[in-house]
Amino acid sequence: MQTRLSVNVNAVAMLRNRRDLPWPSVVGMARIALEAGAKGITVHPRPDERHIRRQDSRDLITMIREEFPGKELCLEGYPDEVFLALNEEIKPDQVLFVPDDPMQSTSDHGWDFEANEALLKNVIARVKRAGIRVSLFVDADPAQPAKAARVGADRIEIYTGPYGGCYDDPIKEKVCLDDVVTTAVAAREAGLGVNAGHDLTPDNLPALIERAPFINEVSIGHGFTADALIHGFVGSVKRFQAAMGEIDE
Ligand SMILES: CC(=O)[C@@H](O)[C@H](O)COP(=O)(O)O
Ligand SMILES: NCC(=O)COP(=O)(O)O
Repeated sequence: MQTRLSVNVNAVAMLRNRRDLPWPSVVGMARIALEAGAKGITVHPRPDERHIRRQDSRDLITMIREEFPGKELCLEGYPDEVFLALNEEIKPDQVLFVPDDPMQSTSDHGWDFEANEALLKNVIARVKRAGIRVSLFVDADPAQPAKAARVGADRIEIYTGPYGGCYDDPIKEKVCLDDVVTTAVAAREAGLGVNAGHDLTPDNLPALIERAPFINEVSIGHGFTADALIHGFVGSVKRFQAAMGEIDE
């Protein structure tokens, strides 16, 4: 099975929002990534719309449904009423529920399942009624996937921030990678699909995919955008695909 690359375009929206102008175009850059071979687009419409706006999500689903059948849109967010209603309106292929506080600068931890069991069961059942696949953001800890399965998730997304943060310390990096891999194995054993994301790069992806080739999807934004400033969006799709061992079509 080939791990699918979903390009996160939050940073494109952040750049656009510096001006009251429509460029760089979120839909336009997403189209370039999909034409280059990415299998999906991920966006995180945060409550303050500091990068992706809810309207971007609507424009993206229209473009993907019209131009790229079989490719996917993933919406990420905390399951408040506004986010749940947006999901029911546009029906993305996948939703990733994250436990983020609105004031948080980025996603930096997975769910506390004990504290949020009732909430998660309720919101997962709700978006599944709209036909959306549900993934839950979890810490790299092999105890977490079974808890995600119990509340009804289809997949987990392993928070790989600590692994990405060890880029300059090979010993810590190996420990963090072990945590991600054992969590991925536990998810597979629990019957869940496995995604991974946060601070993945062309340097740290090969070791991850080599040890967990059954990962369904990686979503990559910050590292992708940094790479694309040098290599361009098309070039970076190819570079990330190569890092995952994907043969160019
Ligand atoms: C869920 C996750 O891991 C994220 O990386 C998130 O999409 C990043 O959000 P920001 O782009 O707002 O930092
Ligand atoms: N789900 C993780 C994601 O979409 C991208 O995270 P990052 O590469 O911007 O850290």
